[in-house]
Amino acid sequence: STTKLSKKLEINREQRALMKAIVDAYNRHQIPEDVAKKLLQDQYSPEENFLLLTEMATSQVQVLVEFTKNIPGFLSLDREDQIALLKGSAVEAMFLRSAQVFSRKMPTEHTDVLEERVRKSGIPDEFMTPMFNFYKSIGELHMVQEEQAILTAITILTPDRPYVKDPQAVERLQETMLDVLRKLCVLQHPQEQQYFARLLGRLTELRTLSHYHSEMLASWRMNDHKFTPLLCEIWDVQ
Ligand SMILES: C[C@]12CC[C@H]3[C@@H](CC=C4C=C(C(=O)O)CC[C@@]43C)[C@@H]1CC[C@@H]2C(=O)c1ccc(O)cc1
Repeated sequence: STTKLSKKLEINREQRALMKAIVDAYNRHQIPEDVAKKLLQDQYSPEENFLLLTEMATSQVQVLVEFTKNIPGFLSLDREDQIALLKGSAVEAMFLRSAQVFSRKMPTEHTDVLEERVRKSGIPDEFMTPMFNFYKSIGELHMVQEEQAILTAITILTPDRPYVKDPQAVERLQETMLDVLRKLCVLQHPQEQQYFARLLGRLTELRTLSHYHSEMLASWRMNDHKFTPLLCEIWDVQ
């Protein structure tokens, strides 16, 4: 009957509460103003750009940890699994974040300067192309904020990360998020039948990007670039 069908589709009360918790956390945790301001001031040499991006990456990891702690259910997971999920998803969450920043409808002065610095920070071209292709493919989706926040939570709650001891517990949390995202996509993009599938397809593209990322780190290291202790810890680099 239609009532059952519409019941199936509508976002119920607890899903709305879950969504609100995640979107609030997503909006609450941003890069500190002083770090973002440096983008406009400092020099433009590749070394300066790398240093600024390193500072932003370090700040982004802290933002990511705070956001993740606010995902309902995350803190009830096994402690070591919490660490394994953060380490396993940090790169993907960062690329998703940068894609959302670069694909904003109203690019701010920051966005243009940030792109400029990314393009001139010693990242080899063979990684630059897939990275900016990903940014473009995310931009074409015109995700709303709720979708961005929930997609980030889904990326973090990926059960098959290395060293996760209880993947079923992670899968249960991820499935709850996927269910909310699916309903949200139908509501926000009624004309596009496969919008939800296209969103999930981006997560696959994200995984290939994270392979490029370890090469990017290696090539920076080769040119004697230094990372911060937090980045070394989250990405297992010396
Ligand atoms: C991921 C990244 C560091 C973090 C940047 C991102 C580009 C845009 C961003 C926007 C942010 C915002 O507006 O909130 C937060 C920081 C991020 C997410 C960079 C692109 C390449 C760089 C990188 O991989 C990198 C890795 C290690 C380093 O030491 C330096 C750079």
